[in-house]
Amino acid sequence: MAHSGVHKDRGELRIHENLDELGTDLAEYIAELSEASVKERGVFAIAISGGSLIGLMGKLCEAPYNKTVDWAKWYIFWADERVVAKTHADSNYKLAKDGLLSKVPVVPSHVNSINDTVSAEEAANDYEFHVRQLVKTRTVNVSDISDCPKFDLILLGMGSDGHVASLFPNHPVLDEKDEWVTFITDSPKSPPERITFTLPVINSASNVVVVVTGESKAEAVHLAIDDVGADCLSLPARLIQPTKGKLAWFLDKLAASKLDGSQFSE
Ligand SMILES: O=C(O)[C@H](O)[C@@H](O)[C@H](O)[C@H](O)COP(=O)(O)O
Repeated sequence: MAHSGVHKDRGELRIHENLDELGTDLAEYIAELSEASVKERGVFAIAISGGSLIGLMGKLCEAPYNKTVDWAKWYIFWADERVVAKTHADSNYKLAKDGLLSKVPVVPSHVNSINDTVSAEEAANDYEFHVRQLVKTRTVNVSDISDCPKFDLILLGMGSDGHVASLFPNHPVLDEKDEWVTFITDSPKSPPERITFTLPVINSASNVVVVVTGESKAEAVHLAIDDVGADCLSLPARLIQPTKGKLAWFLDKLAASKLDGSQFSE
């Protein structure tokens, strides 16, 4: 790893020389969390997003992880999903299925995708209801300080505008406090209709990992992590602040190129 350290209040920073190195470290990190969670709770409840993240998780499908990870114990969720048919090129489910889930022995009934036959609003309500059922049975753990689900791991990407999941800058859903899953119909990134976990759910997770690569995101990484004053406090990525869980940033050198190195220790 090119550089790794702990930022004074923005979690762990893992900065990689290139995408290959990042992919190796990410696969190892996820495999370790899976093992710890299966040991402690018997299951691993993981939520993923769309975008380049899925490709960067690719090494999980290769040796040794394809054989060493306890795939049968994985319960897979989406931190956000585009409201399109599961067969559509824009579907985050399809992206994950083609790039990851079809290559490892996950249990099909543990793959918790959205209802793609209803409106965005109904899909969000259905998904929240579904997550609630799984919290009842503790397949998904529950937070000790609120009634929120406590996912073992939530994996996020970040856009160059600082959005995470489908939580976009200045959007009213950033203020959502009651719902676990909500919907938008005006996403600035296509397609417009999406469902998304809300901030209280993301911030209740045991582990949140944000994976960001490329120079076009360097400014947003700087605003999401460094002390840059009040202006950026409402940047969605900056609002990722797990209450009791652990936050880790997986960056490549280009995405990390505008970070103020003085604010974290090796
Ligand atoms: O459905 C989506 O659009 C995603 O979940 C979204 O939050 C994504 O993770 C970021 O936009 C980063 O995407 P890239 O890594 O492809 O830039």
